[in-house]
This record gives sequence, C-alpha cells and structure tokens, in this order.
Amino acid sequence: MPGTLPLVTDARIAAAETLADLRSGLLLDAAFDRRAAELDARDRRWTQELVWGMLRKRGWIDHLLAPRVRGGIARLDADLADLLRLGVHQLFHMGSVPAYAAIAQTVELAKQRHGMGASKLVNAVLRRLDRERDALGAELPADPVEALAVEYSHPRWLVARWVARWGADETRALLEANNQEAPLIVRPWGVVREQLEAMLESSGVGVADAPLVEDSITLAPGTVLTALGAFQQGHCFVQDPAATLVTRYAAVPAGAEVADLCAAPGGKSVELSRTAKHVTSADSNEARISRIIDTIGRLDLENVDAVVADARDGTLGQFDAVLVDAPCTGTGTFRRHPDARWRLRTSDLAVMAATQRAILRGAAKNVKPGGLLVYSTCSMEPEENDAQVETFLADHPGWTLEPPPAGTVPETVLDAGRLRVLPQRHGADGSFAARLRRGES
Ligand SMILES: C[S@@+](CC[C@H](N)C(=O)[O-])C[C@H]1O[C@@H](n2cnc3c(N)ncnc32)[C@H](O)[C@@H]1O
Repeated sequence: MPGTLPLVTDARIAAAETLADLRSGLLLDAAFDRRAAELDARDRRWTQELVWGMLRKRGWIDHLLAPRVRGGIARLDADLADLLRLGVHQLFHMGSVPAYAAIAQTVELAKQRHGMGASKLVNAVLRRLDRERDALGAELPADPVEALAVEYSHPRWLVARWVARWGADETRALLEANNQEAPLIVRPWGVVREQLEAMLESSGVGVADAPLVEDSITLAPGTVLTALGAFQQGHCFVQDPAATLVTRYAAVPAGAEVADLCAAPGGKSVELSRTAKHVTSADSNEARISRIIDTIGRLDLENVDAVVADARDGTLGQFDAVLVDAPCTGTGTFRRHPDARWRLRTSDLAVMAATQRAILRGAAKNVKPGGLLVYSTCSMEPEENDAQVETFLADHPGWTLEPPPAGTVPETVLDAGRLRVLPQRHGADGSFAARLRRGES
C-alpha cells in the first residue's frame, strides 16, 4: 500500500553501499560480495539485477535525470546521484517493483543517508519522471552517434570509434550485446562434458550449449556456482569461450614447458595445463596470485606453479611457449563489467599500450629460440591489438606471425592469422590473440 512501506530493505541498502565502494575504487564484484554477504539467495540476485542493470543503463538514466534536476546531476553529491539512478532504474526497468515502492524506498534511503532536503529532491524528481513516463522514449538527441550513446548507455567517444570502425548497424549490435546479462559458462575438469552436465542437472541446474566451444556449458541465470558440488569438488571452472579460444588458438605443443606471464586469476593456465608438461603461472600482483593458488588447490593441478613476477623483467628463464594475456582496457568484456565503460578514459588507451609494449619486450626474452609467444587481450581496440603486433614484429627481426594449424579454431574467429572474437558477431566476450614464432637463431 502506498505510504505504508517499512524501513528501507536490506537489498537496497546493499545496492547503495556497493556503489559507494565502487566510487572509492573497489571493483564491482568485490564490492558486491562484501555488501551482499548477508543477503539470502533471492535478495542477492535481486540486488545484483538492480546494481548491474543500473550501471548498464546509467547513460540513459542520466539523460532522463539531466533536465529534471535543477543545475544538472553533476552538482549533486555523488552518493545522492547514485541513489537517484537506482530509483529511476527500479521505476522504469524492474518490472517486479511497483512505482510507489521504487519512489518511497529511494526517498527513505536518501533521507537516511543525506537528510530531509535530499529526500525531498528525490521525491520531486522521481514523481515527475513517473508522471512523464509515457513521453520519455522520444527524448533522443539528433546527432546519430550521440543518439546511439544515449539509447544504449555508452560513453560517446567509444561509440564514435566503433561507428568509424564497423558502421552504425554493427555498432548497435555490439551495444545491445554489451547490455545483455553475461552468461555463466563453465568448462569440465577431470571429467568429460556429459559427466559434468549430469552432475549439474542432478543439482537442479539448467544447462545449455555455449557458443564456439563444444565442451563448455552455459548455466541457467542466477546459478550460485560456489554452492554446487561439481564446483566444490573441482570438476569445473568458469571461462568464457572468448578466453578458451585464446588457449586453443595458441596451439601449444603437447609436453611443452609453458609460462603464462599475466596469469591471475588463472583460467588460461588451467587450460594450458591440460597438455603442457609444466605451466609457470606468473603475475605481478601478489593479491591476485592467491586466486591462482586457490584454483590450483581446488582443481588439484599438479603441473602448475604460481609465482610473483613482473613480465617486463623477462627474468623467469626460457620456455617453449609463453602466453602474455596482457592487462588491457577490457572493451571486449563490457557485458561482464558494466562499470568499466564509465571508468575508461581516452588516455587509458595510450597508457595500456605502453604497458603492453613493455611486457611484450620482456616476455620475448623468456621464449627459447624456435619457441612461441602468444599475445592476447580482451580488448577490441587496434592500439592494444594489431598495432602491438606490428610494432613487436618491426622491433624484433627474426620473429614471424604464425597462424595456428588448420582447424584449431573455427574459421569465423580467424582474421589474417590472428584470433578476433567479437561480441556482436560471435555471441561471446571479445578477445584478440596473435601467435609469434621466434626464429631458431
Ligand atoms: C587480463 S588479466 C589476466 C587474466 C588471466 N590470464 C586469466 O585468463 O584468468 C591481466 C593480468 O596481468 C597482470 N599484470 C599487470 N601488469 C603485469 C606485469 N607487468 N607483469 C605481470 N603481470 C601483470 C594483472 O595483475 C592481471 O592479473
């Protein structure tokens, strides 16, 4: 009943706190795990839908709020602006929430966190939006790039780059893909796909095929992975097909000594360890190394060792094959990280490219004569992908780009000998990889 709602729900408080943590620099998954720890499974799922959904639609929500907040939303306290965004998202995009609850709960939350004046502002803005809801869809800017950016909630500068590269229609498909909920996809470990599927089904989990990789399995939305016996007993690990394809494309010879130099949390090391003699799984971030160690323990990996090392140094010795899954802008994984598009700055491209160049230079020293260096990213941007490969080849005489043996990965993801997976074309995350062969001398 309107007007008789109880205090703010724990789920909404957890959503507000998650966003506060995000603003203070925590990553979304970590912030959410911390703030939603006390919620039951249903509330946890609802809160995730609220926070992830709001971040995916933030550009559109801000477009609605801008003319209705006097002086613009930039003048508001950042926490209050996020509360308003959460309120608008509940009001327009969460069918399960009645309008009066979306408004009353947001007003109360604003009162608790910012006092009476803020709650009055929230009340006036949300009520006005609710009254005007039928006219809102028509408010798109005339400029076509700006219109795409607003309608699909992406920064304009990124949309402008993608339109220049792929045209408006393909960019629209990419923006739509980025706004979908990312599927949870697992790979079998120590069992075959059919056995894993049977285990999952016996736990009541709905399963489906994954794109591009025949033995990966998509789990039903809302599955809590860590609660599943198959996960706890080490029969599976999480990996998107875009990542699995990188290790397939790498086509590392069986029995090779391998180094995975930017390895945490370790998914690609696991895949490489299936056929390698040994995998040195290195990362410069000590905190993230603990995630590799956890994975080694849970999956009982006998041929993988985790070490802290900076790939730029090139001091780990020499290997038959080296994977550099470089830190990058992550533009291929926006559907998984809806906050990332808002954090990224144009200048990050140059900063990342410089780091990637330095890492590649160091990693080349770790490759035996005749060995393989596989460079990969989860970015779609040329500065981080093709341009890195061209620069590396120009600076390293004796090295060549070598496509993988025929049939290693589907033809549709190969482009001039490089791996190029795109969300809008392949229905997976985006990824890029290039196989670089060192000459024998
Ligand atoms: C894209 S992530 C790797 C994901 C991982 N390969 C997987 O599939 O699970 C990039 C990693 O590079 C690490 N990194 C960043 N700079 C590095 C450096 N200079 N040397 C080694 N690792 C670095 C980061 O800590 C991060 O864990």
